[in-house]
Amino acid sequence: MHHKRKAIQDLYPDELAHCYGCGKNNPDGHQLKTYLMGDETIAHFTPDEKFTAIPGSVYGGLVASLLDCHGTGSAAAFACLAENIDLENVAIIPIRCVTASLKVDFKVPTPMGKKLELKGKLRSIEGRKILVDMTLSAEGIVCATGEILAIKLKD
Ligand SMILES: CCCCCCCCCCCCCC(=O)SCCNC(=O)CCNC(=O)[C@H](O)C(C)(C)COP(=O)(O)OP(=O)(O)OC[C@H]1O[C@@H](n2cnc3c(N)ncnc32)[C@H](O)[C@@H]1OP(=O)(O)O
Repeated sequence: MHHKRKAIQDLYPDELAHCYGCGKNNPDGHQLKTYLMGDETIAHFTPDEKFTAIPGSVYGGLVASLLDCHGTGSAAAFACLAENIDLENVAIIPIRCVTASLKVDFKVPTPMGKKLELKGKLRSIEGRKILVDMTLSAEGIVCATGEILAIKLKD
């Protein structure tokens, strides 16, 4: 499976790995892990009951949070791909992206306790602006779609 390779977030430098959504150095956070697979990205997360909206479904803030972190991770990965940076051969990812804008469309309630799958596809890179389209699905049903504008940081 894809877990042989490193997650994008595990390539963030230690001092930038405290993000509540995806930092490997935040023991209380979600520690979301995004993997580059060919020309798309993938991540998984199984929410537990504390993230309930109405019983049986996941609250929208968590959905947005997962899309946010999958989006920035995906943007960094796609930017590396575009610059021919081989992520298999770096210890630290050389490109950092932050969210400027995030749009979430909630299509159907996200079921509680199921393994959620996030996917990302690059729409465009224009200078420092990276647009990524995402889906969040449960058991093959798209529960939410997301669109992120991530900005590549200058050093
Ligand atoms: C947090 C820092 C650590 C970094 C760690 C990395 C790894 C961490 C991983 C954790 C991941 C967690 C991730 C998180 O959650 S990060 C937390 C959430 N995000 C933030 O807090 C970011 C706050 N915002 C900023 O810092 C600045 O506004 C940024 C850096 C985003 C841009 O300010 P900057 O001065 O650099 O650039 P610019 O203003 O010239 O804009 C550039 C271009 O973008 C266009 N534009 C901008 N905004 C919008 C908008 N809303 N809609 C449409 N377009 C927009 C703008 O028109 C321009 O286009 P153009 O005129 O060139 O065509």
